[in-house]
This record gives sequence, C-alpha cells and structure tokens, in this order.
Amino acid sequence: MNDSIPLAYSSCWSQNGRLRCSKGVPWMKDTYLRWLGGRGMDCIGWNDQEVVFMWGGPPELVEPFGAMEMTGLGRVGSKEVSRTDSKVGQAWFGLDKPESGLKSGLEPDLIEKSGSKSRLNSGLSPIHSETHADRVTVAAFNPSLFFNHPHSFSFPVTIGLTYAKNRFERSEVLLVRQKRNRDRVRSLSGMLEESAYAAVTQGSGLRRLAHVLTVAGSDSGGGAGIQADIKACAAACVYCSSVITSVTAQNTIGVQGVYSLAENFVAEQLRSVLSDMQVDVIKTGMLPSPGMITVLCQIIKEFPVRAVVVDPVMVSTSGDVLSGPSTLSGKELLPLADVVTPNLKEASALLGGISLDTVGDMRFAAKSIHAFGARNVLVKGGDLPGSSDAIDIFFDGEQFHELCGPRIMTRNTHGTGCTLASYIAAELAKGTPMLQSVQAAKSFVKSALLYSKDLMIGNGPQGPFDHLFMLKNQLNNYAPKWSFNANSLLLYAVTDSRMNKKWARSITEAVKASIEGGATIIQLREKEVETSEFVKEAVDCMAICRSHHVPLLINDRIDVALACDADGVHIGQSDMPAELARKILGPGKIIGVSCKTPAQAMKAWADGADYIGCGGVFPTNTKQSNPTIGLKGLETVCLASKLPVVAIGGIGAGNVQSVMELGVPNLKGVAVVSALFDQESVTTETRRLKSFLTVR
Ligand SMILES: Cc1ncc(COP(=O)(O)OP(=O)(O)O)c(N)n1
Ligand SMILES: Cc1ncsc1CCOP(=O)(O)O
Repeated sequence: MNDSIPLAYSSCWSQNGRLRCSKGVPWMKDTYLRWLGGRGMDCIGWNDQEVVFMWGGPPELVEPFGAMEMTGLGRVGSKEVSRTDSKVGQAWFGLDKPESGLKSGLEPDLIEKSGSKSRLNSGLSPIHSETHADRVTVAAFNPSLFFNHPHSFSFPVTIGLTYAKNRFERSEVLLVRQKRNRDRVRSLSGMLEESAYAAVTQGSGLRRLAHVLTVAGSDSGGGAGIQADIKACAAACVYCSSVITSVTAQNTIGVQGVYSLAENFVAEQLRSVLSDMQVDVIKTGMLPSPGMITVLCQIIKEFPVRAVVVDPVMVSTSGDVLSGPSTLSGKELLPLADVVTPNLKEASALLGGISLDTVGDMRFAAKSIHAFGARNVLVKGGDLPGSSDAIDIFFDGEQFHELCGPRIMTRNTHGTGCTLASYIAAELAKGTPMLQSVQAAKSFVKSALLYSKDLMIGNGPQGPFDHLFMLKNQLNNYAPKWSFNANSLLLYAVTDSRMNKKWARSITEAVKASIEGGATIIQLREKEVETSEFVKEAVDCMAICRSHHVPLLINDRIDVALACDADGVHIGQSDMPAELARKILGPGKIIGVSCKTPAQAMKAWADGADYIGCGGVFPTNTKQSNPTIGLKGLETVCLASKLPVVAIGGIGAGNVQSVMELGVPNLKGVAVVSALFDQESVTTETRRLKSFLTVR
C-alpha cells in the first residue's frame, strides 16, 4: 500500500511505514543539487505547525556558482510561493518572515556566529504541512562538506522526520543531529529502508556506495585485521572506512607486538566517520579492552546503522592473544550484533571455556551465544577435529543451517576470519539477506583460498591470501599500454589455420617464423579450431610473443584474449561492439576494429579502439565475398580516421609499395595473411615484405 501524501516540498513520503523519497524535488534537484553538487547545508526546524527548511553556504563554496539563479517553489498553506535569488554568498529560499518557536534546527547562537543573522532568518521557509493529513515526511540531506568545513555554519544535519497526526513521530526518524561538537543526537529508532540521503543523491544523479565501517586492529603483515577487511570489502565492491583500535606488529610468523589506542581516540575516530558518512554496516574485529567495547556500544547506539557484524577476535591464527580475557565475554556488544562469527576457540571462550568437539557441540554453542542477544550466530568449524570438510553452523534464533564446504589445504589461511566477517558485512551493506550474505562470504573465502593455495608471502607458517584474485585480469589491464605503439602495425602478421594445415606447421611454428622474419605484431585468426584448442594455442603463442616483445592480438574472441591474457583483440563490424569490448577488457588492452568507411572509423575512435584495420584493399582468396575498397577507399578512411590505420586484403610483396606510397600519415603498415603464411618459408617471405616497408 502506498500511503503517499505529497508534502508542500514533496521530497519524501511514507510507504508501508517506511520513509521513501521521491526523485522529484524540482527546486532542489534542478537548482540546488545541480549547482552545488549536493554540498549545501540545510536544516529543519519545526514546531507543531510548521517545518522549516533552508540552505545556504559560505562564499568560497557558493561563489563558483555565482551565475546561478536559484528558484524555489513551495506552498504555504494553500498559497503557492516562489522566490528567485541570484545573489552570491547565500542561496536561500523562502519567506522573509522570520520564524519563531523552533524546537530544533537553527539556534540563535549559531545564527549569530555565522554573522548572517538577517540573511539566514530571511531564508527561513516555513513549509506548511498538510495538517489534515495523516502523515507527511520531509527529508533533507547530509551536506558533509559543509558540515566539516571550517567556515561552515555547521547547522544540524537532518535526514528525515515524519509528521503524523499533528506531531512529529520518531518512529521513522533516521537521524536528527545537532551541530558538530555538541554531540546532540536525537531520536533514533527504527531504520529507514532507503535513507533520504540516498534518495536525494539518486534524484540528483549522484551516486552512493554501500558502506562498511570496520572497527578493528591493524595487521602490519596485511593479511588480517583492518587490512583484510578493506580488501574484502573492495572485492565485494563496497566502500570501507576504518577505525583502528590497535596496531599490531605482525607477520606470517606471529604477533611481535600490540599497541592499543586510547579509548577516547577510538571514540573520536568513530564519531568522525559516523557523523559524516552514511555507514550501512559496522563490522568489529579486535577490541582490546572492555572500555573500548563500552565506548563502541555507546556510539553505535547514537549512530544506528543497518547492521552490526561482530567478529569476536580474541586469538590470532598464530595463537597469540589479541584481546585480554576480560573482553572475552564481550557480552555488552552481542545484543547489538546482527551476526556474530566466532570460531571454535572464540565460541568456547565466550561460553566460559567449554570444549567444542562435534557438530552437535557447535549447535549448542550457537544457541548459547544467541542467548547473549546476537540475532544470528555463525560458529565456524574450520578447526573441527577429524572433519575433512569445513562445517559452519548458522543459527538465526529459530533454525540451524549446516554450511559445508571443502577444507582447503593451504598454509595461507591468515585473515580468513576477518575476511569472512567483512564480506558478510559488505553483502549486508548491499542489502543482501543475512543467510545469503553468509553463504556469499563463505564462497568468497573458499575461492580466495583456492586461488591463493600456492602463494608464498612471508616465511612463517601462516600466510595471507589474495583477496583481489577476481580482479586480477582487470588489474593487469590497468597496466599502461606499454605494449601498444602504432609503429607496431608496420608488418602485421595474421595467422590462418587452413594455411598452417596445408603447410603442415603448427601455429607456434608459424608465429615464431613470422617474428623471426620481422613481423611487428601478431594476430591469431583461427576460424576453425575448437575453443579449448584455441585457448591452448593462444597461451603458447603468448609465451613466444612476450619473450620477443611482440604484441599478440586475438581475432574476434574476447573470451580467448582474456583467457590467455593476450595484449588485445581485433574485432569486425559484426563482432562484439568495440565499446563493450573496451568495457570488458579495460583500458590496458589493445583493440583494433575493421572499418571500410570514415563513419566506421569515427565510431571506432569514439568507442575506444586503438587502431583500425582497413580493407580489403585488394581482392583476396583468404576472405572471399569481402568487398574491396581499393587504394582510394583506403586513403579516404585514413584521412578521416583519428586512429592509426593498418591496410589489409590482398597485400604482398608485389603491391605493398603502392599501399605505403599513399603517404597518408595515419597509415602505419600492412596486415598480411597469405603473403606470409601461404608460403613455403614464412621467415623468408616475412623478411622480404619487411624489406619493402623499411627501405625508403
Ligand atoms: C588488422 C585486421 N584488419 C581487419 C581484419 C578483419 O577482421 P574482421 O572484419 O573481424 O573479419 P574476420 O577476420 O573476422 O574475417 C583483421 N582480421 N585484421
Ligand atoms: C581478414 C581480412 N579482412 C579483410 S581482407 C582479409 C584477408 C586478408 O588476407 P590476405 O592478406 O591473404 O589477402
């Protein structure tokens, strides 16, 4: 049911008891957000009849938008009002009549301090709510830049509040925060499904990322702790902020030192992040003192988030104690936890040291820990004796789930606990349901361990693993395009499986021979082989080309190029569109596109290609029924192209000079199949052709 009631400034409405935000706040979206990019300030004050809304900004931030004209449209009672203001330094909208009796929002001393009393007062805009309405909701957004800006007026940040039956309810209030440093945080009960901030940013075309805040210790070795948490979130494509509780001197051998931060400094870090950013999920790791847990719990209550994931870190994988025994109970935190993820040792410690040796014991532990107040419990049985599988028990308060996976035999398990909890947090932050989040996290850890089985980082018994394994191909792609240089198009050898068969040579022999003869770039154009065979050939040819510093491209097959980590692809007009190929391959791979016309050449350039192949220039048997464009067509395309061009089609020793003599600057070389590979000696013929290209 949609009990939507548009407000005068209709930015939000209530739906199924939840705050929902519309995208259509014409004045806000079109004037304010567009110009200030969402970095304004605003506040809401209210009394029983009115809601007050305003915005503005210090000159240095508003001045760049000096030319802007802000028009506000609103309603006061039944009267439509509008106002346009084009002054620099303050952008405001509203009636000139100052308001009084506000219970929140602007405070007189703040107005005084801002030195803009009259302006600010005159900027107040009463939004007359529909008092007959059952429920209305208004929302503003968090102008973080202003909030922290030294010259900002630091007005309260209001995200949402609901007006129902002539009074403001708190049931759906996300956050009404007072001025920074005043630490007055009001009414927090219940979560909004979709925060006003998110909605406003959506409405304005701005984006926000799911956000996990990890509160944990630093591992200097980078395998666990805060470092693992950040990498796990990155792997899950979630933003991760971090509050460090303790700094450990740690490596793959063990923990050599622990230096815990003062509790009040941990509190300061927490407030810094939570007062500014829209954190979805808090994940906790090493919490070295009971006092720190108390501080954390207090702040979580002040700044509620969508979920809290507690990894009760007590002992490192090397067996070193990271958290004193007094924190082991940690029971103050558990009632705030949406899920707690103890391993067997931690579960045992939480339960006073009982022994946990069987799956039955794990179930008992999960239920007992649930009784401490955690909504869900995941007892990890990776260390369970005598089991060839890794069995975890998940208990949601009603049902047990046995989550089984293979035990991966590797030394590189350091940081698995932190990673699992952080990945769960990341999934929850994206809105994934709890059990699915846990399953996704398990699957991620399994894949990371499998991928990193043979990794060797450090010399100790507990190695870290590679969280970013899934990005490997893409990361490689972010390497500079060192491999592509338009001059490498000079003698472009394109292989042909039929010709290789005819001359009884393997593809690797053909590639080697052409490189020996002076080919400057190779393309594997295999029209008849099976995919598995193609990949194998491509991997072998890649090794040859790499060792000779000659780029290797794959014709048509982006999947094969990715599989063998080729330097790039060549695609035709009816293949994968170049724009998508670029998206898939990333910026570091070479993409060539076949073009016969200037329009195609322009499109290839716009789509992100690196060069174009232009032809067939002359008739050829290698690619039949391919219309030829002649030298004139080649010249036209070259002149129009913004990309370097390689000519193709029927080119050999007899006509290569006529091609190059066109003398158009973009024409960088010739691509040749039969003149090299349909010959008895590939090396000799390549050398011969090269001589025409290099001798002037
Ligand atoms: C350098 C170069 N230019 C053009 C082509 C032809 O590619 P395409 O249009 O994809 O046709 P097929 O090779 O698939 O028959 C090429 N391969 N190389
Ligand atoms: C793949 C291709 N694209 C346009 S012509 C052609 C074939 C070129 O082969 P050859 O060099 O043997 O004429």
